[in-house]
Amino acid sequence: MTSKGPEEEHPSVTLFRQYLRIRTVQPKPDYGAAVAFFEERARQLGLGCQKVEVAPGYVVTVLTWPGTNPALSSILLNSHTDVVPVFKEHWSHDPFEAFKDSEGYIYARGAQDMKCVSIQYLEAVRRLKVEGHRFPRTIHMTFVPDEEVGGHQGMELFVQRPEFHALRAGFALDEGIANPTDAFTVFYSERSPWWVRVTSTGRPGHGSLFIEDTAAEKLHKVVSSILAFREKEWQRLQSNPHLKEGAVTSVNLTKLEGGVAYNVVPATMSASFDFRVAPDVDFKAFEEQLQSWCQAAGEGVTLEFAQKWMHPQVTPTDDSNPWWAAFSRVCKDMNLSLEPEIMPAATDSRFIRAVGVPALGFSPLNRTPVLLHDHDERLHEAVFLRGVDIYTRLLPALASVPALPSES
Ligand SMILES: CSCC[C@H](NC=O)C(=O)O
Ligand SMILES: [Zn+2]
Ligand SMILES: [Zn+2]
Repeated sequence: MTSKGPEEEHPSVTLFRQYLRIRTVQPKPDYGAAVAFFEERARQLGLGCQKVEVAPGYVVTVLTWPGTNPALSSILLNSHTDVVPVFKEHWSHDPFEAFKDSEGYIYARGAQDMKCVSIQYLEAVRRLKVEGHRFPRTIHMTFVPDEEVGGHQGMELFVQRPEFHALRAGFALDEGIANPTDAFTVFYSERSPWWVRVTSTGRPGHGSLFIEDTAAEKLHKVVSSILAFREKEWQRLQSNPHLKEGAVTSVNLTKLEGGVAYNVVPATMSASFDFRVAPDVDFKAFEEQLQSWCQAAGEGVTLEFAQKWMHPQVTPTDDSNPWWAAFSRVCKDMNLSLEPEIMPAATDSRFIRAVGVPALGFSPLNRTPVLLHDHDERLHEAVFLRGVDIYTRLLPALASVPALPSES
């Protein structure tokens, strides 16, 4: 792939690079600059613009292109504006400069996750509008804060607001993940994050003695049980080529806390785990399993949840779902091969699906190494532009899906 010189750069690539330079980086994102950026886009494109402050300082910006039939539900194009932190010393270029190398790769935090998608939506809408199209269904683009830290001050609140219900979303697109092959990954469900802290209490004492019933021994038992479960799920994934990562339950031990001195046996120790529970798991039975591992370790071992998503939803990927039919038809017509999967991580799609709006997680990025949250996150401008072409085909199809039985 080759790139054009700076004088020939496609204006949407220039806009993408401008957006990448806005420092919406956690933990202190400049959300004000992002909101101003999208307000300006609305002005330039002649779109409606609404700002909904879901929590103090947390604004959802909604850009709207009205459809011709207001009786129909709308298409929601969602993207989050925040990005994850960087380890600057590991980057080849400043992650907030949006440097483009001689081959056309744009280096920046957010290049894949997911500032590309925001601008691809906007550019597709711009092109369709300029060409004079109108579609029956309204298209809303939502630009939301806080996704990277769980969406609790973003989409989780927004879906509960009257302004969200007023959008009357019938179907949503949100982020996916790049695919290194020629195919495109599309997510129809997500694993549920369960963040669990196990706290073990036991007898303290002098570090030189064989103290009985220590917090550490009991915590060790729980850790062993959970890591044995991890191994079992890993083997299940490894041994079945049809299973993708999102179809099994994963867990990682992510924190160990406790202790004050080498020679003091602590009375309390804790271990934190990041579970991602597959959508077909019996959640009640799984929670009982966690509890029983704690009980089996001895007295005084308890668990608490820092995150516990309980509403996994699956968006059907067959022709019973008219949105899927429209989406997959366009991909077929464009000769794009799709790999439908369950998202291993958690995105704002879970909040959208949980309020009954079917959603697909799709970032139109193929032939691209998966670099989200990684050093040297980058995207080739040609892949970015191809993604714009894809949305330019998808949006007319989605916004023209005929009235559903529930809409007539
Ligand atoms: C469970 S809230 C955290 C959400 C986060 N999303 C993107 O990386 C994730 O860790 O999946
Ligand atoms: Zn993301
Ligand atoms: Zn992310």
